[in-house]
Amino acid sequence: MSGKQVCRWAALSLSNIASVFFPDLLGRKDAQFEHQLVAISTTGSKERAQKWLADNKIPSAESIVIYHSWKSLLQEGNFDIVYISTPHPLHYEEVLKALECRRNILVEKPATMNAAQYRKCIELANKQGVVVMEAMWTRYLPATRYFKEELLPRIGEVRRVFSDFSFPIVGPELENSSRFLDKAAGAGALLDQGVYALTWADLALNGLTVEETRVVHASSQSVPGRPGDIDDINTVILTNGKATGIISTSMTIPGSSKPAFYMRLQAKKAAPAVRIEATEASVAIPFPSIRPEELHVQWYGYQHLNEDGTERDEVIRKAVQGWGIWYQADVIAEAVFTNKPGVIDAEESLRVLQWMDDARGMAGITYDTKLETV
Ligand SMILES: NC(=O)C1=CN([C@@H]2O[C@H](COP(=O)(O)OP(=O)(O)OC[C@H]3O[C@@H](n4cnc5c(N)ncnc54)[C@H](OP(=O)(O)O)[C@@H]3O)[C@@H](O)[C@H]2O)C=CC1
Ligand SMILES: O=C1OC[C@@H](O)[C@H](O)[C@H]1O
Repeated sequence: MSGKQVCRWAALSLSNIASVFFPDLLGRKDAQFEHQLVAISTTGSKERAQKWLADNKIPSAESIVIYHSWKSLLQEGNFDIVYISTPHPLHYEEVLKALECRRNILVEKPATMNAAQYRKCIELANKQGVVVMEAMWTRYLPATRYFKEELLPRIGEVRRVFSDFSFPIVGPELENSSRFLDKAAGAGALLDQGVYALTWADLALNGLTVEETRVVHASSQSVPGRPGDIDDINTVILTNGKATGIISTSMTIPGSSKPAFYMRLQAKKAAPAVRIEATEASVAIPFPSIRPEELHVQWYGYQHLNEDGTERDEVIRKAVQGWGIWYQADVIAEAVFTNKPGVIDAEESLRVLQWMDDARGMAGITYDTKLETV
Protein backbone atom coordinates (compact mmCIF):
# COMPACT_ATOMS: atom_id res chain seq x y z
CA MET A 1 0.00 0.00 0.00
CA SER A 2 1.27 3.51 -0.84
CA GLY A 3 0.14 5.18 2.40
CA LYS A 4 -1.71 7.69 0.21
CA GLN A 5 -5.39 8.56 0.65
CA VAL A 6 -7.40 6.07 -1.43
CA CYS A 7 -9.86 7.59 -3.93
CA ARG A 8 -12.46 5.10 -5.14
CA TRP A 9 -13.82 5.70 -8.66
CA ALA A 10 -16.91 4.50 -10.51
CA ALA A 11 -17.09 4.48 -14.32
CA LEU A 12 -20.48 5.40 -15.76
CA SER A 13 -20.06 3.68 -19.15
CA LEU A 14 -17.20 1.77 -20.66
CA SER A 15 -16.46 4.38 -23.32
CA ASN A 16 -13.41 4.80 -25.52
CA ILE A 17 -12.22 7.62 -23.31
CA ALA A 18 -12.79 5.55 -20.15
CA SER A 19 -10.40 3.07 -21.79
CA VAL A 20 -7.84 5.88 -21.86
CA PHE A 21 -8.61 7.56 -18.53
CA PHE A 22 -8.48 4.56 -16.17
CA PRO A 23 -5.31 2.87 -17.52
CA ASP A 24 -3.65 6.31 -17.36
CA LEU A 25 -4.85 6.89 -13.80
CA LEU A 26 -4.83 3.60 -11.92
CA GLY A 27 -1.56 2.65 -10.26
CA ARG A 28 -0.16 6.12 -11.07
CA LYS A 29 2.88 6.37 -8.77
CA ASP A 30 3.26 10.16 -9.18
CA ALA A 31 -0.39 10.85 -8.34
CA GLN A 32 -1.21 12.50 -5.03
CA PHE A 33 -3.89 9.88 -4.31
CA GLU A 34 -4.15 6.10 -4.55
CA HIS A 35 -6.83 6.00 -7.27
CA GLN A 36 -8.86 2.78 -7.52
CA LEU A 37 -11.70 1.73 -9.84
CA VAL A 38 -14.29 -0.08 -7.70
CA ALA A 39 -17.52 -0.02 -9.73
CA ILE A 40 -18.64 0.23 -13.35
CA SER A 41 -21.93 0.49 -15.19
CA THR A 42 -22.50 -0.51 -18.78
CA THR A 43 -25.42 -1.02 -21.12
CA GLY A 44 -23.43 -3.98 -22.39
CA SER A 45 -23.29 -7.56 -21.10
CA LYS A 46 -21.32 -8.93 -18.14
CA GLU A 47 -18.97 -10.53 -20.68
CA ARG A 48 -18.42 -7.12 -22.31
CA ALA A 49 -17.64 -5.64 -18.93
CA GLN A 50 -15.23 -8.42 -18.05
CA LYS A 51 -13.53 -8.11 -21.45
CA TRP A 52 -13.22 -4.34 -20.94
CA LEU A 53 -11.63 -4.89 -17.54
CA ALA A 54 -9.21 -7.47 -18.97
CA ASP A 55 -8.36 -5.52 -22.13
CA ASN A 56 -7.59 -2.43 -20.05
CA LYS A 57 -5.65 -4.43 -17.43
CA ILE A 58 -7.73 -2.86 -14.65
CA PRO A 59 -6.25 -3.84 -11.25
CA SER A 60 -8.35 -5.99 -8.85
CA ALA A 61 -10.91 -6.53 -11.63
CA GLU A 62 -12.38 -9.47 -9.73
CA SER A 63 -13.55 -7.18 -6.93
CA ILE A 64 -15.08 -4.51 -9.17
CA VAL A 65 -18.88 -4.30 -8.89
CA ILE A 66 -20.56 -4.39 -12.31
CA TYR A 67 -23.91 -2.64 -12.77
CA HIS A 68 -26.10 -2.85 -15.87
CA SER A 69 -27.97 0.27 -14.92
CA TRP A 70 -26.21 3.61 -14.49
CA LYS A 71 -28.99 4.69 -12.12
CA SER A 72 -28.34 1.67 -9.89
CA LEU A 73 -24.62 2.49 -9.88
CA LEU A 74 -25.40 6.02 -8.72
CA GLN A 75 -27.99 4.94 -6.16
CA GLU A 76 -26.21 1.92 -4.71
CA GLY A 77 -22.52 2.12 -5.57
CA ASN A 78 -19.84 2.46 -2.87
CA PHE A 79 -17.37 4.98 -4.35
CA ASP A 80 -16.03 8.52 -3.89
CA ILE A 81 -16.22 9.99 -7.43
CA VAL A 82 -18.09 8.93 -10.57
CA TYR A 83 -16.53 9.53 -14.02
CA ILE A 84 -19.26 10.18 -16.59
CA SER A 85 -18.11 9.62 -20.17
CA THR A 86 -21.20 8.94 -22.26
CA PRO A 87 -21.93 10.99 -25.39
CA HIS A 88 -22.50 14.66 -24.56
CA PRO A 89 -26.35 14.68 -24.76
CA LEU A 90 -26.52 12.16 -21.92
CA HIS A 91 -24.29 14.09 -19.52
CA TYR A 92 -26.99 16.42 -18.19
CA GLU A 93 -29.51 13.74 -17.10
CA GLU A 94 -26.72 11.64 -15.61
CA VAL A 95 -25.20 14.55 -13.70
CA LEU A 96 -28.61 15.53 -12.32
CA LYS A 97 -29.20 11.97 -11.11
CA ALA A 98 -25.71 11.81 -9.61
CA LEU A 99 -26.38 15.09 -7.80
CA GLU A 100 -29.68 13.74 -6.50
CA CYS A 101 -27.62 10.84 -5.08
CA ARG A 102 -25.13 13.35 -3.61
CA ARG A 103 -22.26 12.05 -5.70
CA ASN A 104 -18.99 13.76 -6.56
CA ILE A 105 -18.75 13.95 -10.35
CA LEU A 106 -16.09 14.24 -13.03
CA VAL A 107 -18.09 14.73 -16.25
CA GLU A 108 -16.50 14.64 -19.68
CA LYS A 109 -16.34 17.70 -21.87
CA PRO A 110 -18.49 19.38 -22.89
CA ALA A 111 -20.11 19.05 -19.48
CA THR A 112 -23.55 19.67 -20.96
CA MET A 113 -25.09 20.61 -24.32
CA ASN A 114 -25.47 24.26 -23.35
CA ALA A 115 -24.67 26.78 -20.62
CA ALA A 116 -28.18 26.75 -19.13
CA GLN A 117 -27.95 23.04 -18.36
CA TYR A 118 -24.60 23.51 -16.62
CA ARG A 119 -25.93 26.44 -14.60
CA LYS A 120 -28.62 24.09 -13.29
CA CYS A 121 -25.94 21.51 -12.41
CA ILE A 122 -23.89 24.14 -10.58
CA GLU A 123 -26.92 25.30 -8.61
CA LEU A 124 -27.71 21.74 -7.53
CA ALA A 125 -24.08 20.86 -6.78
CA ASN A 126 -23.84 23.82 -4.40
CA LYS A 127 -27.14 22.82 -2.79
CA GLN A 128 -26.07 19.19 -2.37
CA GLY A 129 -22.59 20.08 -1.05
CA VAL A 130 -20.72 17.85 -3.51
CA VAL A 131 -17.79 18.40 -5.91
CA VAL A 132 -18.35 18.59 -9.67
CA MET A 133 -15.77 19.21 -12.39
CA GLU A 134 -15.83 19.24 -16.17
CA ALA A 135 -13.09 16.89 -17.44
CA MET A 136 -11.34 19.66 -19.35
CA TRP A 137 -8.13 17.80 -18.64
CA THR A 138 -5.93 20.20 -20.65
CA ARG A 139 -6.35 22.86 -17.94
CA TYR A 140 -4.56 20.68 -15.38
CA LEU A 141 -1.44 19.72 -17.34
CA PRO A 142 2.00 21.07 -16.32
CA ALA A 143 2.49 23.23 -19.45
CA THR A 144 -0.97 24.77 -19.13
CA ARG A 145 -0.47 25.52 -15.45
CA TYR A 146 2.98 27.01 -16.23
CA PHE A 147 1.49 29.17 -18.99
CA LYS A 148 -1.26 30.54 -16.73
CA GLU A 149 0.78 30.96 -13.52
CA GLU A 150 4.32 31.76 -14.70
CA LEU A 151 4.24 32.98 -18.29
CA LEU A 152 1.01 34.94 -18.78
CA PRO A 153 1.95 37.48 -16.04
CA ARG A 154 5.28 38.19 -17.86
CA ILE A 155 4.33 38.55 -21.56
CA GLY A 156 2.53 41.90 -21.36
CA GLU A 157 -1.04 42.54 -22.51
CA VAL A 158 -2.57 39.85 -24.68
CA ARG A 159 -3.88 41.43 -27.89
CA ARG A 160 -4.74 38.47 -30.11
CA VAL A 161 -4.97 34.67 -29.90
CA PHE A 162 -5.30 32.12 -32.66
CA SER A 163 -6.52 28.78 -31.39
CA ASP A 164 -7.21 25.81 -33.62
CA PHE A 165 -8.19 22.27 -32.83
CA SER A 166 -8.40 20.25 -36.02
CA PHE A 167 -7.97 16.52 -36.25
CA PRO A 168 -9.28 14.26 -39.08
CA ILE A 169 -11.21 11.95 -36.77
CA VAL A 170 -13.97 11.76 -39.43
CA GLY A 171 -12.51 9.64 -42.20
CA PRO A 172 -14.22 7.98 -45.18
CA GLU A 173 -14.52 4.69 -43.24
CA LEU A 174 -16.41 6.18 -40.28
CA GLU A 175 -20.02 4.98 -40.03
CA ASN A 176 -22.79 7.61 -39.99
CA SER A 177 -23.88 5.99 -36.70
CA SER A 178 -20.63 7.07 -35.03
CA ARG A 179 -21.04 9.68 -32.31
CA PHE A 180 -18.96 11.98 -34.50
CA LEU A 181 -21.63 11.88 -37.24
CA ASP A 182 -24.86 11.26 -35.31
CA LYS A 183 -26.54 14.49 -34.22
CA ALA A 184 -28.54 12.52 -31.64
CA ALA A 185 -25.17 11.73 -30.01
CA GLY A 186 -24.16 15.40 -30.10
CA ALA A 187 -22.02 15.16 -33.25
CA GLY A 188 -20.25 18.30 -34.36
CA ALA A 189 -16.75 19.77 -34.22
CA LEU A 190 -17.69 22.80 -32.13
CA LEU A 191 -18.92 20.85 -29.09
CA ASP A 192 -16.35 18.10 -29.44
CA GLN A 193 -13.19 19.99 -30.41
CA GLY A 194 -14.14 23.67 -30.15
CA VAL A 195 -14.31 23.30 -26.38
CA TYR A 196 -10.51 22.82 -26.38
CA ALA A 197 -9.72 25.65 -28.79
CA LEU A 198 -12.02 27.97 -26.84
CA THR A 199 -10.44 26.89 -23.55
CA TRP A 200 -7.04 28.07 -24.79
CA ALA A 201 -8.64 31.33 -25.92
CA ASP A 202 -10.14 31.65 -22.43
CA LEU A 203 -6.77 30.97 -20.78
CA ALA A 204 -5.16 33.67 -22.94
CA LEU A 205 -7.90 36.29 -22.74
CA ASN A 206 -9.12 35.70 -19.18
CA GLY A 207 -6.25 33.84 -17.53
CA LEU A 208 -5.01 36.89 -15.62
CA THR A 209 -8.13 38.99 -15.21
CA VAL A 210 -11.57 38.05 -16.39
CA GLU A 211 -12.88 40.44 -19.02
CA GLU A 212 -16.35 40.44 -20.52
CA THR A 213 -15.65 38.48 -23.71
CA ARG A 214 -18.28 37.98 -26.37
CA VAL A 215 -18.66 36.18 -29.69
CA VAL A 216 -18.79 38.65 -32.59
CA HIS A 217 -18.63 36.19 -35.47
CA ALA A 218 -19.30 32.50 -36.07
CA SER A 219 -19.54 30.58 -39.31
CA SER A 220 -19.61 26.89 -40.07
CA GLN A 221 -19.07 24.43 -42.91
CA SER A 222 -20.63 20.98 -42.63
CA VAL A 223 -18.87 17.66 -43.03
CA PRO A 224 -18.88 17.16 -46.83
CA GLY A 225 -20.83 14.25 -48.24
CA ARG A 226 -22.48 13.23 -44.98
CA PRO A 227 -26.16 13.58 -43.98
CA GLY A 228 -27.31 15.59 -41.00
CA ASP A 229 -25.48 18.89 -41.47
CA ILE A 230 -22.72 18.07 -38.97
CA ASP A 231 -20.60 21.13 -38.22
CA ASP A 232 -16.96 20.65 -39.21
CA ILE A 233 -14.90 23.69 -40.19
CA ASN A 234 -15.99 26.33 -37.70
CA THR A 235 -14.62 29.83 -37.28
CA VAL A 236 -15.46 31.78 -34.14
CA ILE A 237 -14.22 35.29 -33.31
CA LEU A 238 -14.27 36.58 -29.74
CA THR A 239 -13.41 40.00 -28.37
CA ASN A 240 -13.20 41.63 -24.94
CA GLY A 241 -12.61 45.09 -26.40
CA LYS A 242 -8.84 44.92 -25.85
CA ALA A 243 -8.04 41.58 -27.43
CA THR A 244 -9.40 39.31 -30.15
CA GLY A 245 -9.61 35.53 -30.30
CA ILE A 246 -9.84 33.63 -33.61
CA ILE A 247 -10.89 30.03 -33.04
CA SER A 248 -11.11 27.24 -35.61
CA THR A 249 -12.02 23.56 -35.68
CA SER A 250 -12.25 20.70 -38.10
CA MET A 251 -12.97 16.98 -37.83
CA THR A 252 -12.01 16.28 -41.45
CA ILE A 253 -8.77 18.15 -42.21
CA PRO A 254 -5.50 17.70 -40.26
CA GLY A 255 -4.97 21.43 -39.65
CA SER A 256 -1.84 21.56 -37.48
CA SER A 257 -2.23 17.93 -36.48
CA LYS A 258 -0.39 14.85 -37.58
CA PRO A 259 -2.83 12.01 -38.34
CA ALA A 260 -0.54 9.56 -36.51
CA PHE A 261 -1.35 11.40 -33.25
CA TYR A 262 -3.75 8.74 -32.10
CA MET A 263 -1.16 6.05 -32.41
CA ARG A 264 0.48 7.95 -29.56
CA LEU A 265 3.17 8.87 -32.10
CA GLN A 266 3.82 12.35 -30.91
CA ALA A 267 3.76 14.89 -33.67
CA LYS A 268 7.40 15.92 -34.00
CA LYS A 269 7.83 19.47 -35.32
CA ALA A 270 4.05 19.86 -35.52
CA ALA A 271 2.82 23.26 -36.60
CA PRO A 272 1.53 25.64 -33.91
CA ALA A 273 -2.09 24.97 -33.00
CA VAL A 274 -2.30 27.95 -30.63
CA ARG A 275 -0.54 31.31 -30.90
CA ILE A 276 -1.01 33.89 -28.16
CA GLU A 277 0.24 37.36 -29.09
CA ALA A 278 0.95 39.85 -26.31
CA THR A 279 2.89 43.11 -26.14
CA GLU A 280 6.13 41.58 -24.72
CA ALA A 281 6.07 38.16 -26.38
CA SER A 282 4.14 35.61 -28.37
CA VAL A 283 3.59 32.04 -27.22
CA ALA A 284 3.08 29.25 -29.74
CA ILE A 285 1.86 25.80 -28.75
CA PRO A 286 2.49 22.98 -31.23
CA PHE A 287 -0.25 20.44 -31.93
CA PRO A 288 -1.74 18.83 -29.90
CA SER A 289 -2.81 21.81 -27.83
CA ILE A 290 -5.14 19.45 -25.94
CA ARG A 291 -1.94 17.88 -24.52
CA PRO A 292 0.75 20.60 -24.60
CA GLU A 293 4.34 19.77 -23.63
CA GLU A 294 6.13 22.77 -25.15
CA LEU A 295 5.59 26.52 -25.06
CA HIS A 296 7.54 28.31 -27.80
CA VAL A 297 8.11 31.85 -26.54
CA GLN A 298 9.28 34.63 -28.88
CA TRP A 299 10.24 37.70 -26.84
CA TYR A 300 9.93 41.16 -28.36
CA GLY A 301 11.96 44.35 -27.87
CA TYR A 302 15.24 45.62 -26.49
CA GLN A 303 14.55 44.47 -22.93
CA HIS A 304 14.50 40.86 -24.17
CA LEU A 305 17.78 40.58 -26.08
CA ASN A 306 20.35 37.80 -26.15
CA GLU A 307 24.00 38.71 -25.60
CA ASP A 308 24.45 38.83 -29.39
CA GLY A 309 21.73 41.44 -29.63
CA THR A 310 19.08 39.18 -31.15
CA GLU A 311 15.64 38.97 -29.61
CA ARG A 312 15.32 36.01 -27.26
CA ASP A 313 13.34 32.91 -28.16
CA GLU A 314 12.89 30.04 -25.77
CA VAL A 315 11.20 26.65 -25.73
CA ILE A 316 9.76 25.83 -22.34
CA ARG A 317 9.25 22.11 -22.02
CA LYS A 318 6.87 20.65 -19.43
CA ALA A 319 6.64 16.91 -20.05
CA VAL A 320 3.38 15.10 -19.43
CA GLN A 321 3.55 11.82 -17.49
CA GLY A 322 1.55 9.13 -19.24
CA TRP A 323 -1.23 10.32 -21.53
CA GLY A 324 -2.02 13.06 -19.04
CA ILE A 325 -5.76 12.69 -18.65
CA TRP A 326 -5.06 11.54 -15.05
CA TYR A 327 -3.84 14.91 -13.67
CA GLN A 328 -7.42 16.18 -13.35
CA ALA A 329 -8.27 13.23 -11.08
CA ASP A 330 -5.96 14.54 -8.35
CA VAL A 331 -7.57 17.99 -8.66
CA ILE A 332 -11.11 16.75 -8.00
CA ALA A 333 -9.94 14.21 -5.40
CA GLU A 334 -8.16 17.00 -3.49
CA ALA A 335 -11.42 18.98 -3.34
CA VAL A 336 -13.38 15.91 -2.24
CA PHE A 337 -10.98 14.84 0.53
CA THR A 338 -10.38 18.36 1.85
CA ASN A 339 -14.13 18.95 1.96
CA LYS A 340 -14.26 21.78 -0.59
CA PRO A 341 -17.69 21.22 -2.20
CA GLY A 342 -18.74 23.15 -5.30
CA VAL A 343 -17.98 23.15 -9.02
CA ILE A 344 -14.28 23.42 -9.86
CA ASP A 345 -13.58 26.02 -12.57
CA ALA A 346 -17.32 26.59 -12.91
CA GLU A 347 -16.93 30.08 -14.39
CA GLU A 348 -14.36 28.90 -16.90
CA SER A 349 -16.58 26.03 -18.06
CA LEU A 350 -19.61 28.31 -18.21
CA ARG A 351 -17.82 30.94 -20.31
CA VAL A 352 -16.84 28.35 -22.90
CA LEU A 353 -20.30 26.77 -22.93
CA GLN A 354 -21.89 30.23 -23.37
CA TRP A 355 -19.52 31.08 -26.23
CA MET A 356 -20.48 27.80 -27.91
CA ASP A 357 -24.18 28.61 -27.41
CA ASP A 358 -23.67 32.05 -28.98
CA ALA A 359 -21.51 30.72 -31.81
CA ARG A 360 -24.05 28.00 -32.56
CA GLY A 361 -26.80 30.61 -32.70
CA MET A 362 -24.82 32.73 -35.18
CA ALA A 363 -23.62 29.82 -37.31
CA GLY A 364 -26.94 27.96 -37.32
CA ILE A 365 -25.63 24.85 -35.55
CA THR A 366 -28.66 23.19 -33.98
CA TYR A 367 -29.62 19.96 -32.21
CA ASP A 368 -32.96 18.38 -31.49
CA THR A 369 -34.54 20.59 -28.81
CA LYS A 370 -34.97 17.58 -26.53
CA LEU A 371 -31.18 17.46 -26.16
CA GLU A 372 -31.15 21.07 -24.97
CA THR A 373 -33.92 21.20 -22.35
CA VAL A 374 -33.08 22.35 -18.84
N1 LIG B 1 -11.03 14.04 -22.70
C1 LIG B 1 -10.78 13.47 -23.87
O1 LIG B 1 -9.64 13.39 -24.35
C2 LIG B 1 -11.91 12.88 -24.61
C3 LIG B 1 -13.20 13.11 -24.19
N2 LIG B 1 -14.24 12.54 -24.84
C4 LIG B 1 -15.60 12.82 -24.37
O2 LIG B 1 -16.11 11.66 -23.73
C5 LIG B 1 -17.47 11.42 -24.08
C6 LIG B 1 -17.57 10.03 -24.68
O3 LIG B 1 -16.79 9.99 -25.83
P1 LIG B 1 -16.26 8.54 -26.36
O4 LIG B 1 -15.50 7.87 -25.30
O5 LIG B 1 -15.65 8.74 -27.68
O6 LIG B 1 -17.68 7.80 -26.54
P2 LIG B 1 -17.93 6.29 -26.98
O7 LIG B 1 -18.89 6.37 -28.09
O8 LIG B 1 -16.69 5.52 -27.07
O9 LIG B 1 -18.61 5.70 -25.66
C7 LIG B 1 -19.81 6.20 -25.19
C8 LIG B 1 -20.32 5.17 -24.21
O10 LIG B 1 -21.48 5.71 -23.64
C9 LIG B 1 -22.42 4.64 -23.46
N3 LIG B 1 -23.59 4.98 -24.25
C10 LIG B 1 -23.65 5.31 -25.53
N4 LIG B 1 -24.92 5.55 -25.89
C11 LIG B 1 -25.66 5.34 -24.78
C12 LIG B 1 -27.03 5.43 -24.49
N5 LIG B 1 -27.91 5.83 -25.42
N6 LIG B 1 -27.44 5.18 -23.24
C13 LIG B 1 -26.55 4.83 -22.29
N7 LIG B 1 -25.22 4.72 -22.50
C14 LIG B 1 -24.81 4.97 -23.73
C15 LIG B 1 -21.79 3.37 -23.96
O11 LIG B 1 -21.20 2.75 -22.85
P3 LIG B 1 -21.48 1.21 -22.52
O12 LIG B 1 -21.19 0.47 -23.80
O13 LIG B 1 -20.59 0.86 -21.42
O14 LIG B 1 -22.92 1.16 -22.14
C16 LIG B 1 -20.71 3.87 -24.89
O15 LIG B 1 -19.61 2.99 -24.92
C17 LIG B 1 -17.87 12.55 -25.00
O16 LIG B 1 -18.61 13.51 -24.26
C18 LIG B 1 -16.54 13.14 -25.48
O17 LIG B 1 -16.61 14.55 -25.65
C19 LIG B 1 -14.05 11.69 -25.90
C20 LIG B 1 -12.78 11.45 -26.35
C21 LIG B 1 -11.63 12.07 -25.79
O1 LIG C 1 -11.99 15.18 -26.42
C1 LIG C 1 -11.53 14.86 -27.48
O2 LIG C 1 -10.18 14.78 -27.67
C2 LIG C 1 -9.58 14.27 -28.81
C3 LIG C 1 -10.50 14.35 -30.01
O3 LIG C 1 -9.99 13.70 -31.12
C4 LIG C 1 -11.86 13.80 -29.66
O4 LIG C 1 -12.69 13.82 -30.80
C5 LIG C 1 -12.46 14.67 -28.61
O5 LIG C 1 -13.70 14.13 -28.18
